[in-house]
Amino acid sequence: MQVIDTRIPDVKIIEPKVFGDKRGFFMETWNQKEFEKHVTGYPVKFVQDNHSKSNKGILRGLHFQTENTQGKLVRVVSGEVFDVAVDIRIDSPTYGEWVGVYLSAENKKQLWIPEGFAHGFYVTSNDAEFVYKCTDFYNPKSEVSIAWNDPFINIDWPIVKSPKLSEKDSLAKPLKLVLG
Ligand SMILES: Cc1cn([C@H]2C[C@H](O)[C@@H](COP(=O)(O)OP(=O)(O)O[C@H]3O[C@@H](C)C(=O)[C@@H](O)[C@H]3O)O2)c(=O)[nH]c1=O
Repeated sequence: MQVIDTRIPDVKIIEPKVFGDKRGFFMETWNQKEFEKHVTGYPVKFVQDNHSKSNKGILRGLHFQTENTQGKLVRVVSGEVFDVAVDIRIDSPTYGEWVGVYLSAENKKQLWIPEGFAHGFYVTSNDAEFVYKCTDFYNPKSEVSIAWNDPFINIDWPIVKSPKLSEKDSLAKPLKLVLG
């Protein structure tokens, strides 16, 4: 696998080694030893795997849990999304900065988003299936939505018209109102 740095040092793009042959392809999507050696440099324990499907124009996010903060290893198995991680670690030199990457079934890229980041994605293909591993459990009581269009964060989403949002996400507030 190849690990690519982003403008936020702790957020990494991972390009798995893909073995193509006449049957199709094979790739490792998670290898703890390689991941800890080349991506995090510290031990990681994933405890929950998630899978969602969304139609074109849907935006999920920006989500964060104030307790049970989750690191996420995300990828797309059908279609394409524009995936975004926002650094909301208050004492971080890159606080409020974001990284955006196209993830697709075709490019097979993964994004490692450590604890302390808000996460969201926008579906750019007809539909997209999104799968991810999490380092802590879902905790709806501590989940917060940060507005996808918060001008302070100023994400350059590849959005032609208004995205389709869940009710929860349509009520989301800017980062500074959510976390103070
Ligand atoms: C996230 C999650 C949701 N659910 C349930 C709650 C709800 O009834 C239904 C849909 O939940 P949501 O609307 O929150 O799903 P969704 O908008 O897809 O939430 C996800 O968004 C992306 C961007 C993330 O980063 C994830 O961590 C997660 O927050 O699924 C679980 O049971 N476990 C979970 O881990």
